[in-house]
Amino acid sequence: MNFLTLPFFLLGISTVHAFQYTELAQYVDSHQEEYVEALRDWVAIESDSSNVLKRADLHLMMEKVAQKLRLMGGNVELVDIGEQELPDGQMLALPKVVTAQFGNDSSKHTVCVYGHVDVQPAKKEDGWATDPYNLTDINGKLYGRGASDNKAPVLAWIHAVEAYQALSLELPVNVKFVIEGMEETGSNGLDAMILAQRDTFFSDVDYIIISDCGWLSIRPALTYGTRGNCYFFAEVQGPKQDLHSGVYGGTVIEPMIDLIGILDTLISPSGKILVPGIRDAVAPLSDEEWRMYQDIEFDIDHYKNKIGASQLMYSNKGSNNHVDVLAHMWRYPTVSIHGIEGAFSDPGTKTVIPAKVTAKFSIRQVPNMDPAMVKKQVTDYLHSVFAKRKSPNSLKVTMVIGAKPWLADTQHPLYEAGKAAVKRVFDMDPDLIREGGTIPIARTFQDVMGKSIIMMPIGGFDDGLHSQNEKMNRYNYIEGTKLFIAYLNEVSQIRKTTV
Ligand SMILES: CC(C)C[C@H](N)C(=O)NCC(=O)O
Repeated sequence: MNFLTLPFFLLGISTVHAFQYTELAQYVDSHQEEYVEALRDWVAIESDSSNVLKRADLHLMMEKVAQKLRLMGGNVELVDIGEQELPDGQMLALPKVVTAQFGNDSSKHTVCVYGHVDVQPAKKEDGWATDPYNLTDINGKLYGRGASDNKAPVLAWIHAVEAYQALSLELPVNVKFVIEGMEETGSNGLDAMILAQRDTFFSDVDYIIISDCGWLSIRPALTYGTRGNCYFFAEVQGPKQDLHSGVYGGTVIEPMIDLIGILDTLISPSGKILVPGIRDAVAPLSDEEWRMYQDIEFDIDHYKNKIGASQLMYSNKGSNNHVDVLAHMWRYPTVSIHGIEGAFSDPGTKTVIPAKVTAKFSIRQVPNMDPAMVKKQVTDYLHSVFAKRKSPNSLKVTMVIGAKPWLADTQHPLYEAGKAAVKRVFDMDPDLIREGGTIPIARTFQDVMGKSIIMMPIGGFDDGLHSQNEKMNRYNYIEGTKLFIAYLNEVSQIRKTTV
């Protein structure tokens, strides 16, 4: 079906080329096996950015991305972003950032698609039903680490551009890519790279598009906010070596007991953050926000079933009970305790007193929290709580990630264009949602570079990011590719003066 969309007329554009959506969508349908194979190829690379032993795989992953974009005729660079310092002082090369450009027509808008191809750790023994690095299609669900976060969405964007090329159709906008390999560990080195290229690669970029998140339900969504994240290490050091708990237990003051004691003062069982000052900075939920949340269809029982939880922290009785749940998912800070390095965690019954233990915990950030302030509040508080224990052990608190929250204006034409693209592909209106997770670079694009951003997820609500059995639905992957094709066309209709 060739037709011009309604928003196109509303926006007052006078000359256009007909948008050959039907041909493009058919092309996508007929190439879906190739797309799945491309995803299989990428998932097979264990590009875990948190594991220094996997750094060679991560370098290989970035090369693969660059190679794919080069084969499509893009102007591709692998940008060296330097090294990272490891906790033991060693230096390790960061994965290069891939930049690419398709089209250079100054009469068109230029969009820049940001994505990442690093993944969280995954082992079959963690409870995966399949090998996490061997993409496995079970009933249209493509299981594999990084399938949804964020390899399939990055590929879908690449395939969207490729489809225009394959049909010899002119891209309606210039498309740039910036693909990194450190997102899962705080986007180390990316801020500096972006700033360094502000007047070169990014100078003509009008809009940033990010597809590194998921829908809330089976309804497609556009995302207008993410939480930030402050990630802490709290290290308690005691005796000079691990000790036998039978021989020494009762005489030494155990680092693990100190650590658990201070961790227990971070948050109450009912979810109240106990660090003084943290909650004071949180912007109150406005009536407008309340109404937006109320309008979203969200089935709490379904949500509970999906994650296998019998009860949630917040679920009031009544017809608006989902508002509280959404607000605490997107709009309020929370503390999560992720693990303790140095603790015995293997199966079995080792009777050890660990000499040094390091807790990893994070606090999700929302407007108007400031990571620098949170760092001080948490560090001062934990030291004061620790001091009251009168322990001879030592405590060191370090903040290793300090990512700010991000919030967009849903009235921006980027969102109108997004709604039109969703309507075309899915024949329904999208949910306007926020995201509880963090995309560290979003604020840099917005505040430092002055770019408008839209987040356009294609992942399913139950994809299991960071978890066992992460998957991407074939449906989302393929229809998502069509969505991106349609979106490029919609963005081309935005008046050139709008930023
Ligand atoms: C759902 C998130 C925004 C996805 C993102 N790739 C991510 O996992 N970020 C790190 C985080 O801890 O939120």
